[in-house]
Amino acid sequence: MLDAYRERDWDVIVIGTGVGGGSAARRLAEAGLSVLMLEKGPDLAGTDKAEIETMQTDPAARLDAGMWPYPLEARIDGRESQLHGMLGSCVGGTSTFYAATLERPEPHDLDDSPQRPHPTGGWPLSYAEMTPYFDEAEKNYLISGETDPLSAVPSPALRAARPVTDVDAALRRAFEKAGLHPYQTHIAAAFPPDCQQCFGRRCLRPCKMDGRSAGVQPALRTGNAQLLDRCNVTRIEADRRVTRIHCQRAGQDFTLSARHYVLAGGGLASPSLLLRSASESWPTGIGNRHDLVGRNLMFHLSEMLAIWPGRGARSDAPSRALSLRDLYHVQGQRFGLIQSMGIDAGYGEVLYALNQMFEQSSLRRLRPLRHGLRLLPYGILPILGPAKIFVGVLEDLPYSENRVLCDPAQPDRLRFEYQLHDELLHRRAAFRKEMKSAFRAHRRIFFSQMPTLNFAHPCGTLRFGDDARKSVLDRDCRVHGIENLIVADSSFMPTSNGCNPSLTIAANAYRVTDRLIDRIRHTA
Ligand SMILES: Cc1cc2nc3c(=O)[nH]c(=O)nc-3n(C[C@H](O)[C@H](O)[C@H](O)COP(=O)(O)OP(=O)(O)OC[C@H]3O[C@@H](n4cnc5c(N)ncnc54)[C@H](O)[C@@H]3O)c2cc1C
Repeated sequence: MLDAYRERDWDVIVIGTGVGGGSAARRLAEAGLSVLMLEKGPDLAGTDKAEIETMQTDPAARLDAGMWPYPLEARIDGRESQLHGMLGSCVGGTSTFYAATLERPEPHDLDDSPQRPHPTGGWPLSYAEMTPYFDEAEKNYLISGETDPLSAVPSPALRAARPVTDVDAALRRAFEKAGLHPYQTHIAAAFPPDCQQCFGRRCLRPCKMDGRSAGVQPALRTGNAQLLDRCNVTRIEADRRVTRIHCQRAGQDFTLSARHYVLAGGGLASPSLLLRSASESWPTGIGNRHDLVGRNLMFHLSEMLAIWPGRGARSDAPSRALSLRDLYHVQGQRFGLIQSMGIDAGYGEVLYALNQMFEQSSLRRLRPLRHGLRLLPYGILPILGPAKIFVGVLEDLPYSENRVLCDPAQPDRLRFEYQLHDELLHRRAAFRKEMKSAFRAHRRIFFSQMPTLNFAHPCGTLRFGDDARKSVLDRDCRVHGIENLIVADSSFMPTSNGCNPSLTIAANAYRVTDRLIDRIRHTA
């Protein structure tokens, strides 16, 4: 069976089928190119697995369920940890389980200006150059919602916003009364009548738009693409060109080749694969002449705040309808957007938040008081009802020492080192202060006192740029020094932006595959 894949003369092989890989494959196949999509994990179509089982420890069972086979291994602020957080490994990648909130960044996320200086001097291309691709991603991912009232940037492809629940309508009115500017969150879903709101788990209906439904499936429908799941790419062989890739499937080792390659294994796995592909031509890993592969790893910081809707507006059902950008950029500080998470805070969540507050307070030595805390939610919840949980998405910035490492003896174990810099901690404190003040009209409680990194948003580890000494990829996301290898996942981002990453990943995948299609047509 593998012979059919080996013998065919592919135009492009795409490694990984998440938002990046799926979007790239779709674009290439729709342009008439022959595309082979390789995915380490299974195609979950036909199975009914919907929930994330992050505590599963058996590697084979994890992969069967669509998760990376091993927990992430990390050294964070010098402390070793194993993280069971979610990294998808299946057709659709992590987006299979994502919450489908696809928001546009702000112009200052990419552009440098005297009013809003960019921490890296700006991305190698402008917001205006990205705009047509944001529009197209909004269209292909069937995104509905409202334009942010604070934004001057139109979103022409946005579908009409959905009706909101009574409690969201009440919250919105209250936010507006407090001078804030809520708008309806941008969600990627078809919303059929039987929509189950599978935001944060796998969707079993033709509804949520992700790397599979908005990428792989349309690619396959062209008749120009094929998919090989459970196929792990173990090594890329390259000098000035990639000559072939080494794969493993069902215990069999084999090689595949194509004229061009798109790497889209995700912000942790893509740099890991390049590092593990060291050779005589690339002694420290592909693209790593300047020791940049895997560096500048970023996540976001999540600031979770439970907000009680207020008198007479009891939470009816969890929903993720509202976002706000009032604190995206405040007095020269880069923060990020705030959005509802689609989770209500009941007894357990409120108790957790109270315990966190207690541990940070001067009362923490009075242990008997801690037991009393257990009773507090019983007093609060019957009066106030459940709270709505909102999250502030705080931008992370690149630091060279935050990086993905690769142990060639255990290449499947994704490992990174991360240091929480003072700059980030100060910005976090300022963001929390602003959040507290913005929602002062409501009863509210922060969920966590300690900084919470969002390990589901890794990016920046193969940054793009014009200077080959300071970036791994050129502006078209081609690996500097290699003619036929581009990267189309979250690794390319030089900064993490103040919003969820997937719209940017999809838009950039379209952009870089357009450049690739141009090159292929030019040389044909
Ligand atoms: C619970 C949850 C909620 C989220 N909610 C949102 C949200 O609302 N909005 C948002 O924008 N983002 C959200 N995210 C984050 C978002 O899912 C990711 O940022 C995005 O999907 C990353 O896409 P990617 O293409 O870069 O990589 P991935 O989705 O990680 O895809 C990489 C794929 O490549 C495969 N692969 C890797 N290495 C190899 C190899 N060597 N050989 C073959 N295949 C390989 C992997 O198995 C995987 O399937 C969420 C994430 C989680 C976990």
